[in-house]
Amino acid sequence: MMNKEQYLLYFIMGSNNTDKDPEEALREAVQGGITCFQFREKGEDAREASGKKELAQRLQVICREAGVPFIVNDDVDLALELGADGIHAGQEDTPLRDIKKRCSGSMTVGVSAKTKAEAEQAVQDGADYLGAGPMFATSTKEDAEAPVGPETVRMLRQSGITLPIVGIGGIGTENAASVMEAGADGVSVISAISRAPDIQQAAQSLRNVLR
Ligand SMILES: Nc1nc(C(F)(F)F)ncc1COP(=O)(O)OP(=O)(O)O
Ligand SMILES: [Mg+2]
Repeated sequence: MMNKEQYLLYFIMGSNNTDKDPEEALREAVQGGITCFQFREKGEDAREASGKKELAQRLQVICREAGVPFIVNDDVDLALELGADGIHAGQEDTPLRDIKKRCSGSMTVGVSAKTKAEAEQAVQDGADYLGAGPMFATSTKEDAEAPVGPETVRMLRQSGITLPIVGIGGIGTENAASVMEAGADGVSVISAISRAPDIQQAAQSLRNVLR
């Protein structure tokens, strides 16, 4: 199970989010101080089946060596097969109740939630953290909805949600602090790190604005 501090800089990446070798990109992000990693292999040119599993295994080793939690997006079967530290499910993915039936109590389960109703349902179903977004405009998630802004994090906190919340969507060094000030425990980032010329520096710069 994760502690709140581990949500601080929650890096998400798949092979199509970087022009680098994904293992090298993750090593550099770990060096730069990410505190959690989500393997999100989907969309254009995403690897599938054995290619996806083999890449996941190699990235999981990097996380394990660094003591960084390894979370799998969407794919419950893969998360269970790998013995991942957690799984993340959106509102359109496998319902949390079904995931919880298959996962051991030690597995962290995160849910995307941007309304009070979605958040309260997730809490009721036993979610360990919430991903709220998109905070800002994002070009990474092809089917992203309209940005909801950090005020959504504030609304969830004012609604009495005490679960760890990470903001996601279009976050970089220029707007990460606004997400934290709204009451998030961390920020989730893809391209601000994965597409940076110097990935380690990008992760470090984000850590510096988050402290
Ligand atoms: N993958 C995510 N990770 C987070 C986390 F909190 F972990 F940062 N929050 C939200 C999402 C978005 O999840 P979802 O709505 O299912 O879309 P997709 O599967 O395309 O990512
Ligand atoms: Mg999903």
